[in-house]
Amino acid sequence: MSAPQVVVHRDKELMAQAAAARLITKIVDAQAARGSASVVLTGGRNGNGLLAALAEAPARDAVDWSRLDLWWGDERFLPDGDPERNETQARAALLDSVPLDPARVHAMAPAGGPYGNDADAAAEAYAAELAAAAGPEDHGPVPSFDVLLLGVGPDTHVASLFPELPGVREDERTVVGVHGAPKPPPTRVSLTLPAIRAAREVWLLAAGADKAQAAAIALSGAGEIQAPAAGARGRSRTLWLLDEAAASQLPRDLYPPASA
Ligand SMILES: O=C1O[C@H](COP(=O)(O)O)[C@@H](O)[C@H](O)[C@H]1O
Repeated sequence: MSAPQVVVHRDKELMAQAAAARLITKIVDAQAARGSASVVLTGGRNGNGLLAALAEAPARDAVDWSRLDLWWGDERFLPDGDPERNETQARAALLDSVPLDPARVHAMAPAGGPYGNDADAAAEAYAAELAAAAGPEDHGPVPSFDVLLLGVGPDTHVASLFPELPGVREDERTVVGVHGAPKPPPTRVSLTLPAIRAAREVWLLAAGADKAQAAAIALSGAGEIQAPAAGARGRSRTLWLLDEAAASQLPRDLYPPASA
């Protein structure tokens, strides 16, 4: 697992634009090297900000959208089309405006869908879909995602893995149903830390002063049960993309002060 690297941008708009530029390059490079690319999306303000910036970037046309697999790191277990679903928000921010192959857009099941209101069954089905997509080269039950995006909550949650709840302790299953989440809605579906750590690169996004304490805690040696963001690492790279407000409580030795 890789050690975290920190990049700080002036503000959340610049952070979203720079992250979108990075993501375009990463997808184009992966498609050139392996024929296709895979990205795991996050919900939340910063994840959707990145997608909206990507939708506006002229270089988005460099991506072959038909050769991109999209997965989700977590989903709010709500009915299909609910405005609070991460899928709904991602579609509005970007997915509806690019020529994706619908078969490669791997949304998590909604509440009231094929698994009714059973979030655990929806999680099991998503784990099976991931396992079916994994090849022998992945050496495990999930694909080696090129980039896995994560927003960081003010309480250090990532995906729907909240401090001290059972999901963050899971060390076997790749996807779990989450019950009693402290942030609404209480019922969710989430990748687990072992699934997150299968990614080649994990990028954690945090902007705003309300994320400053979370970033400082997660980057200062906290345990992953108390601070799930601390346990989110990529195999080759773990990249924290912050704005100055979110970086304001970090020890200065964690990033070069002049980074733009
Ligand atoms: O509910 C969620 O929140 C987190 C963080 O969201 P933010 O708005 O505080 O950035 C997000 O990463 C997660 O995907 C989502 O379900």
